Amino acid sequence: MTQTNEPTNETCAGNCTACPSATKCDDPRNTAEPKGLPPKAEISVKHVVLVLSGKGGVGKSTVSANLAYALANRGYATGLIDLDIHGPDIPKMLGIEDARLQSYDGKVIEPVRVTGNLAVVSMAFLLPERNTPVIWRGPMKMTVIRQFLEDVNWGDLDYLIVDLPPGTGDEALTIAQLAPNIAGAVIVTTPQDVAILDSSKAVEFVKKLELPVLGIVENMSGFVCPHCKAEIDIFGRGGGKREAENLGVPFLGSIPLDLEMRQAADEGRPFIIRRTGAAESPTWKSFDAIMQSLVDQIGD
Ligand SMILES: Nc1ncnc2c1ncn2[C@@H]1O[C@H](COP(=O)(O)OP(=O)(O)OP(=O)(O)O)[C@@H](O)[C@H]1O
Repeated sequence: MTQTNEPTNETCAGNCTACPSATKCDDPRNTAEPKGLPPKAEISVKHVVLVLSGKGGVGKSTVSANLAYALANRGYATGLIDLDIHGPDIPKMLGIEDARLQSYDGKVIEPVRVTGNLAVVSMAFLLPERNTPVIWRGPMKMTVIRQFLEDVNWGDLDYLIVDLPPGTGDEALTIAQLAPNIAGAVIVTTPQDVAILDSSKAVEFVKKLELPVLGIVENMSGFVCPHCKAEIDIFGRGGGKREAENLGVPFLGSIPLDLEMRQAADEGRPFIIRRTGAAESPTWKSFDAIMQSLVDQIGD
């Protein structure tokens, strides 16, 4: 079959620069440039950290909330965006689930302030009821993500932590396109094989977007029975570290499965808050070490 340079569509006038379909058209005469990426959002932030996972329920929101709290406690001006639009859990974990976003002039949105240094936005603050489902397609998500970045009165942030829904969908792609100064992504996994497999997809996704992988966190890694003190590897142990080595990305540390951690989240208090005896808790120590290694890696 001979290749022709004629337009493939009979109605085509051959004027590619004026044609709305030019970026999708594979007519050989098409000279239009592919559509550019959307412009970066205007927000004053030094370091954006994305927290993602391949699989649900592995502790992303727990890591995001505690990471943000720990950074704020260290004196950094910190923002936390809960981008789990369909299942926003951050407000519950931080004890601010009854808060609502406010605007005094109808343009600028005031985030919810947890401490002087920590401001939060979440889809949950916009829902009429806690159990109202959000039924949105990609473009609507893109609009709200841009608003969460640009229209919120964040001030000048040192760190912005973004808690993403599980997987590599619209939210992750959009924030990667819109957010400036992305320091990289933290991948949270649990040690069992299915979670590790999914987390390796998340690592590849981040690499494809040409963003740094700050490291893998292995959560729910081993369990110490509070009664007999025996160590039980409910979900296994060490899978996250091995995967980090295989993929050539940093391993940030492991966090045990800990009853106190689940209780803290259910009661709306960040686990990382220093409390009496906290420094003796192996879970607290591992969490604190992970936070410190991230700060060391990213810097001020
Ligand atoms: N190390 C841990 N020990 C005990 N409980 C934990 C630990 N990490 C997380 N949890 C609990 O597990 C549940 C799921 O955690 P979390 O909501 O952070 O996961 P997620 O990955 O954000 O979930 P989703 O996929 O729904 O967004 C929560 O109830 C949380 O308190």
